[in-house]
Amino acid sequence: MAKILDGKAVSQRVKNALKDETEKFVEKYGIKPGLAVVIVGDDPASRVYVNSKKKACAEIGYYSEEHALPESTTEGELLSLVEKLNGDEKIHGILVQLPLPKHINEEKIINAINPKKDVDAFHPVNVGKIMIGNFDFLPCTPAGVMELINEAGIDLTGKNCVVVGRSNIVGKPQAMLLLHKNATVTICHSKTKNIKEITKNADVLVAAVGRAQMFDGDYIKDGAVVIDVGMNRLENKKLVGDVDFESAAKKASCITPVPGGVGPMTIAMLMKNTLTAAKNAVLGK
Ligand SMILES: Nc1nc2c(c(=O)[nH]1)N[C@@H](CN(C=O)c1ccc(C(=O)N[C@@H](CCC(=O)O)C(=O)O)cc1)CN2
Repeated sequence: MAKILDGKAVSQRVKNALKDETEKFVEKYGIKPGLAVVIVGDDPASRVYVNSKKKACAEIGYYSEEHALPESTTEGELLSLVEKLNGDEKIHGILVQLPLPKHINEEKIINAINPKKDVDAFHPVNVGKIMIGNFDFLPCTPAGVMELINEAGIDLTGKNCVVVGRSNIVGKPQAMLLLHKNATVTICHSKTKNIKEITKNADVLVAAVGRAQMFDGDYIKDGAVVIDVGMNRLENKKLVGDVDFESAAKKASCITPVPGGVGPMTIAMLMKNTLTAAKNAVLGK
């Protein structure tokens, strides 16, 4: 049976370390790292994630603000709020919860966030920095995946890593971070032919397609590391990933569960980025 990569436990360790660092930061500079979380509309999943972010801020000792706006908010109104937060000294990190309602252009909103406060690392300036390998922030989910792999003591050098999914939030940056660790990386997507043939050769598989339990044991190489980024709610309300856990765990050497795998790491990495943003602000970086 595979070793379970416990995101809940690892994220708690990360948050504990951040709490200690934050105490020292507050003592030295007399200010708290500040995060503004913006949510538009009432998507129930987004509400859960925003609540988790606020809870983590309180746990670590950050200042946090929630800006909950109605579904009817216009793009202009949201841009004005982002502009206000860009100029607010108490706020070091700005996070606009995605997805946004259809009538708001996500790209426009992301581009309006000051890159220094872009704790999601979605702004083109930060995306470019990640590409070069000289970055301030990493996007939270891919960074969380890397932390889990690192915690498990897995060396990625020369490993055949397959990322399934090519979103700007997960798939693309994930591939880049694996590449930075000297892995040989393949990205698969909806138009890829014979996905199974490709994943069956993966030493590390990162599944990020948003299709419930798509990857069963037939997709997995013996001894592979299987990372499940999927978050799918079944009709019976059960939360499952993109990986068929029971079946895949019989083949894998290490595997992340859903819930309790990558999800909690996403929040921990956001907290790490927020402290980085605050440190950079006090150092005038
Ligand atoms: N602005 C952003 N929007 C979104 C991001 C993001 O990184 N930035 N990522 C996702 C959602 N997300 C964070 O916002 C997120 C997803 C899942 C979890 C999590 O802890 N999941 C739990 C289960 C929670 C549940 O019961 O529903 C787990 O896996 O154990 C945290 C954050 C999209 N939007």
